[in-house]
Amino acid sequence: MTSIDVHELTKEYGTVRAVDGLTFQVRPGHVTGFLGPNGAGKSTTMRLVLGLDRPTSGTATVGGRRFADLDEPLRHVGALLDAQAAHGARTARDHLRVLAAGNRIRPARVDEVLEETGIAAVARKRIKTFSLGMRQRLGIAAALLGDPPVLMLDEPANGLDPEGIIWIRELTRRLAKEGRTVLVSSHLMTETAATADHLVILGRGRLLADLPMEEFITSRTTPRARFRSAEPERLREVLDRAGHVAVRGEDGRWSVDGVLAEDIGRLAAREGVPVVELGDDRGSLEQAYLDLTTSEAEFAARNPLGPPSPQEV
Ligand SMILES: Nc1ncnc2c1ncn2[C@@H]1O[C@H](COP(=O)(O)OP(=O)(O)OP(=O)(O)O)[C@@H](O)[C@H]1O
Repeated sequence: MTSIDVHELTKEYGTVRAVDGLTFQVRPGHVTGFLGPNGAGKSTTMRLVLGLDRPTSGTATVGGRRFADLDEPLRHVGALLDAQAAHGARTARDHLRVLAAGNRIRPARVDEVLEETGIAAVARKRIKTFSLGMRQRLGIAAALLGDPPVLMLDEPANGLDPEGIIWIRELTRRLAKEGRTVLVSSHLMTETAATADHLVILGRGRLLADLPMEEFITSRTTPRARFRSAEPERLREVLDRAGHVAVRGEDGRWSVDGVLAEDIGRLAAREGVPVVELGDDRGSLEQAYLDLTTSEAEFAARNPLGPPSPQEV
């Protein structure tokens, strides 16, 4: 099994510390969402893992080896970093054939990935005529070319139409289910929530969080339960006696903050109040993420020397 290991990684560009003592591991079998505000250091970290930049200190390895030491790297790591990077005068097919030849990948694989990414019909067109979405698909085709156990995708949904967004969501999930290591950066919270099951979150080059998605959401949002009842006033009173405030919504549903549906169900059953509908309103990744970044910004304002460690957030 191949993981990405980042250890005490620091990268300075002049006086800017883009990555600051970062340590985390990306494990196989999961889609790991890589989050953080603009300039947090996500792309720099990915570039360091891919050996496109040299760290100021620390290490970034794939399966325990530095990228530069990998033979035929596309067979180990597939990456989508900058979809604009492909040579515009080449056709999509030629672009992939050159990459395949340099990595001892059988030529027939080129047609497979063109099919898989939905650009087989334009394979013989020059890349400079491609839309942003088509370039993005070509970048993903290049990442898949070597059938690698590790994939790193920087904003893969960028420029994709709604169908394309569903496609990339299903593709990343499938790749993880196959046991691959999948790291996906994104600013789209609903997309990340629908795709990832683990999160690594950066803030100003530092690690703010590294934990399962569910744990992150439940730890940073307040639960809320909703119900409908044939006798809502009776249930409201029961809840009131238990210290919970039920509020009636316009649609006739009632909501109760800070409580789980199972707690309401238990109280209603004990008092014999009929409940027609009962469910939890899950907090969103967006709410949890904003809670984290807001508390981090407040901490930074109070302590201008630097952002908090993960324990302090
Ligand atoms: N080649 C470079 N030269 C100088 N500074 C750089 C370079 N690359 C990145 N930086 C700086 O490093 C910091 C981190 O940038 P990076 O692109 O890694 O962030 P990011 O989290 O990927 O942001 P975004 O979400 O906007 O893509 C920023 O302050 C950026 O200006």
